[in-house]
Amino acid sequence: MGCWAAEKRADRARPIVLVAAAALVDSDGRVLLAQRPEGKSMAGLWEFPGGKVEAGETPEQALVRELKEELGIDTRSSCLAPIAFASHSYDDFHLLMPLFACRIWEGNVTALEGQKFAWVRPMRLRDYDMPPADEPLVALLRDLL
Ligand SMILES: Nc1nc2c([nH]c(=O)n2[C@H]2C[C@H](O)[C@@H](COP(=O)(O)OP(=O)(O)OP(=O)(O)O)O2)c(=O)[nH]1
Repeated sequence: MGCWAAEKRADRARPIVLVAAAALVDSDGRVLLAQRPEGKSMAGLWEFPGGKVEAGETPEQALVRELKEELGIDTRSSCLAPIAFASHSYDDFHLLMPLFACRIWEGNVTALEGQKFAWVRPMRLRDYDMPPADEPLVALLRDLL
């Protein structure tokens, strides 16, 4: 659907949900994707680690917290470089998702919430089914990373 036609669907009021997400990049230039577990919305799709920004948090603080909770790694706001964002209307909310590149962290990536992980070369991101909001980010990452 073209952008003009999509406008008609998008003008319904929906809450904006702010989610901070990370493109963790390892020393080989691969990006971490996590598979959304059964029982969650969009189960089985591959996403960038992250989560909702809570009241009083900056997106960077939320991401530092989420990366610790989900992956068991430590990083810092100053190690998060904003590179892109997604702005996408789902049926019941509008997702606004800044995406930060992160190349420096401490600790080993661990599936603390039972997720599956994949380290993916930017050129291969298309091989993974991702949430619709993420699709425009995939093309950007191939150029940016
Ligand atoms: N972390 C992350 N979330 C994403 C991506 N793409 C995308 O549409 N989302 C959506 C899925 C969720 O609706 C929301 C993230 O919320 P969350 O991680 O804090 O909570 P959740 O998985 O429990 O989501 P939900 O069940 O409440 O929908 O953003 C992505 O690449 N990374």
